[in-house]
Amino acid sequence: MAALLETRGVSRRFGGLLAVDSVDLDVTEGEVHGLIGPNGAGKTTMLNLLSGHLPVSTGTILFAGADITRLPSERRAAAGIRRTFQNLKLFREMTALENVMVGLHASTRAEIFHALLRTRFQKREEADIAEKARAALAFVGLTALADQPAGSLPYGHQRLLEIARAFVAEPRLLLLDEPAAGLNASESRHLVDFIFRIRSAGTTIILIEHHMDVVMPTCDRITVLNYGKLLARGTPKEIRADGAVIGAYLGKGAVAAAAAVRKAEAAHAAH
Ligand SMILES: Nc1ncnc2c1ncn2[C@@H]1O[C@H](COP(=O)(O)OP(=O)(O)OP(=O)(O)O)[C@@H](O)[C@H]1O
Repeated sequence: MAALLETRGVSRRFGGLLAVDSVDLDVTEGEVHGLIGPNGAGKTTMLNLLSGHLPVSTGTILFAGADITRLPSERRAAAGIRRTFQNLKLFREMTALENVMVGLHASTRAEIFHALLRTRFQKREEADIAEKARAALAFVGLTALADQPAGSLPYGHQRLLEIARAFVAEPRLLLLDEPAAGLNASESRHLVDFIFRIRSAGTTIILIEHHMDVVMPTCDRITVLNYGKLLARGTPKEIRADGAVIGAYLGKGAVAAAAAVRKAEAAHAAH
């Protein structure tokens, strides 16, 4: 399969700190690609560079063969790159359904504002949008909560809602920033299943996550960052066995990660 996203020598400096240091990332179309590493390794900064929420200091980003390094985030969203945020960015007073509809209307704050104002016309289009949004809510199992204000939903449901909002536009590339943060064990299992289903729908995913029980079963390949630099890349099995990764990150969790990889292999075999 061809590379959908490539970065070449991408760096981001904050004053004296090189948060992302000359990283080459290759993400193949159709895969779930994990981006892991210790706290402060530069994962979220890298995601911000990919989505256009931060400009690179140096380097190049190619998406589907086109140079998107200087495109603003809304143009990248229009090109098929959608994301979620570590700290949820839902409209708390709007219903779950309305939040997902926003994902179809718009990708920028200005567009969202415009979208909120134009709800009294283009009724047919609105009906189509509502139907798609309902399908996305059903996809994450939130149909029963469609008319509840987003802010009133349990935290785990809010996380799923944010993913539904990013996914509803059928992006080519979905960037998930710590989607399992704050989820309980059963919600995490639901998330794993959901990631498999998004992948089956043809969407490529970059997944930042600390929970190895989510990363190991879902990822086809993993890139590991440490102090902003690329530390390792490979399949979950290779990453689990990589001495540098174990030393820098997996540490004591490596045993648990190994068990997760075995489960991953079984899950991949089943899909
Ligand atoms: N806007 C900013 N200004 C200054 N420094 C920043 C900024 N954003 C991130 N950093 C610094 O860049 C480094 C990388 O941060 P980043 O959030 O990308 O790491 P991370 O791997 O996502 O960490 P975590 O797993 O804790 O979310 C950290 O040292 C952080 O303090």
